[in-house]
Amino acid sequence: MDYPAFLDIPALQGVAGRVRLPGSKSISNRVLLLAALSEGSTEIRGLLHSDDTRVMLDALRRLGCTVQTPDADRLCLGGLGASPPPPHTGAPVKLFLGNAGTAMRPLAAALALRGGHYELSGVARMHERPIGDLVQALQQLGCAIEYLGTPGFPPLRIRQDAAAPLALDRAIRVRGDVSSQFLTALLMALPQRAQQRELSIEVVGELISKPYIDITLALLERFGIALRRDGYRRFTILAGSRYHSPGVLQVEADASSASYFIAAGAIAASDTGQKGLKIEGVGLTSIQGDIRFIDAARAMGAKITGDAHSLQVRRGRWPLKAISLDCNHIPDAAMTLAAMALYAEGTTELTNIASWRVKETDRIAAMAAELGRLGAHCEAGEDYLRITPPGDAAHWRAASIRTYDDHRMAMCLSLAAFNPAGLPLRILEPGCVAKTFPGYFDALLGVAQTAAERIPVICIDGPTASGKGTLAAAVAARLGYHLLDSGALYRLTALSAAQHGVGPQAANEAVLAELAASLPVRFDATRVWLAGQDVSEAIRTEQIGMQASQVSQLPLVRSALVALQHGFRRLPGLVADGRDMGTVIFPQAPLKIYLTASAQCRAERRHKQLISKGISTTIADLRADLEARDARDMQRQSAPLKPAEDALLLDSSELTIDETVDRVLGWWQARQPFAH
Ligand SMILES: Nc1ncnc2c1ncn2[C@@H]1O[C@H](COP(=O)(O)OP(=O)(O)OP(=O)(O)O)[C@@H](O)[C@H]1O
Ligand SMILES: Nc1ccn([C@H]2C[C@H](O)[C@@H](COP(=O)(O)O)O2)c(=O)n1
Repeated sequence: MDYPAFLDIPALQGVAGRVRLPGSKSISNRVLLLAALSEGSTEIRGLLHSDDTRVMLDALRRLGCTVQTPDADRLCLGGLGASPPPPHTGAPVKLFLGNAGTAMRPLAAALALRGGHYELSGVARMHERPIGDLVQALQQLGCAIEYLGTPGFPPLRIRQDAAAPLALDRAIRVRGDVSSQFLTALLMALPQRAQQRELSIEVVGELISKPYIDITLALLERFGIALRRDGYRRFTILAGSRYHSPGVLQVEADASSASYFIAAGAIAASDTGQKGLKIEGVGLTSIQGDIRFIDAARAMGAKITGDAHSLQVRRGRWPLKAISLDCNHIPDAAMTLAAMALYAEGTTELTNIASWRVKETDRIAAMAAELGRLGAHCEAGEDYLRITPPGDAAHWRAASIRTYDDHRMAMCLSLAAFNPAGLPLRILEPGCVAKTFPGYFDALLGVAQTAAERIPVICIDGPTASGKGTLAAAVAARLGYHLLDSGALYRLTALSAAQHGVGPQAANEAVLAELAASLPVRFDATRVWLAGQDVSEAIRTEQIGMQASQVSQLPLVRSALVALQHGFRRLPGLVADGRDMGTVIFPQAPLKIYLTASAQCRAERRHKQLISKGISTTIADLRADLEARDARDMQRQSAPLKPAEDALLLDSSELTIDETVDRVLGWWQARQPFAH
């Protein structure tokens, strides 16, 4: 999925319908590693496809695992089992793990105990995220693991002789108060060495994020590892433990990802009565700790019901109620409470969140800064955050939100689009959501509702071959907006008429209008389909262009296509190209461009375009054709081609494509309310 450099979300008003969430990141990466350590193949269903699972899968492939994907929902991973590790004397196996803590920590432990020569690195931020307590625990055992950069942080080198004895007779001590991933890493890796003896881990300090340990324990059990435990202080892996693939394993949808939609359901009114939003793939009995976010959301006012596999959320108390909560048990989802606090009465206090400071970014500082940009007042402490929302609608500000390469910052702050002031919201670098939820914005905007007038439309009208289509597509891509090529609809009508043996002349107006009203058309990212047939090229011929110009003269055909064109106005916005976008179809559009170029210039461009497709023609013929088409389009009675009164004129004869795009984006930016 290609994300633009920023995404402008119009003010949103409601949510309704259903949303299917991607798989849990925590479960996905744990399952991948456990499957890799097992003998035989594991079929994983519902695996998350995101940056963090991609780096884990790439690493496992490099380690020798086989990966097959029979379909989009299933991935079969062939485990390493008892196969020998690479020699510790050979060249290192280099593993790049991006910013995935759920890959870096467990792989470091698993490979140190397996033996071999490896180098583990990540992005710059990964090299600032602590791993010293885990490394120390492994070094206690005698594992040869060292830092390649700053002590206490990745990158790491592991150079371990698989046959060398390790000090496994006493309990391994690991700190639990910095990241629970260190304990998870040891729990998943140690069974490799538990064939002959039982192995114990002792947690030093108060263990944080205990629910993540519960996920680890539940999955170890699914992979046949037997454990004894004393609360969260001591864990003993029983002698004879062996990873045993469960065969098929279904990954639950991500409970942390669910939090954004639970929050949206609690914040946004629904225009379909009291039904609200259905969240599919994760339910009330989830094994993920972040499902407890539900309790906090309920305490703030959300009405949540559900079953084992889904949740139903709607607005309850309004405004929401401010809460004071120790968030140790839901460190990730607690960020969503900070966004909900924008809609609460009073000051919300989130405590015991020191771990936020060592995540993808310093989340306490980042959250305070961005909520402040929206008009909230925040007090950030070493391990707490207090949020007082903007006093009333007048105190909200149209903000351009920084996301700090942190997926959760982008997803949480997107909830500010439901603000009561009706202000649009800009999210910078929205592509960071790819870490755990690549389709997040499509999912949110798919269930969000707002008045059509709030969805911005940029109209680009002009004569044939002026460059409208090229400009409109580029502007839409830069803004992450939908695209309407309205000319394609007239071309499709002409093609459909030709296929039905109906001529384009006025005598056939009623039949042509009927065909236009019921075009079995489907657009995808790059192709156009008519009655299931790919007609992307067929509608581009000069002959169909001429016939399209003829059918477009007919008022009944034009009105038959109006509703179809209005249907393209979807969140987050639309760029529409044609002849009457600004004058007839979207007369209230906030930006209208009338794009021209001299006839000679347009004929030369079209000539170049056709030659590149292997179609031979002359510039003179093309110029005559396009002038005839322009004349017909400009002189027709119904919706003639002309600039809208409030259109900005752009002559592209002397401009490159990039220059026209920059000009339009400049005009668009100038109309936006975002403070920089
Ligand atoms: N500013 C420009 N400089 C040079 N070439 C351009 C420029 N703008 C567009 N072109 C080229 O001109 C050709 C026609 O552009 P395009 O198809 O976008 O025009 P159009 O107005 O959408 O045409 P139509 O109305 O027939 O659909 C394309 O090959 C495109 O790459
Ligand atoms: N909004 C529109 C778009 C197009 N037409 C007509 C005029 C053109 O000759 C024909 C094909 O358009 P093109 O693909 O070349 O942009 O459709 C129109 O009348 N109104």
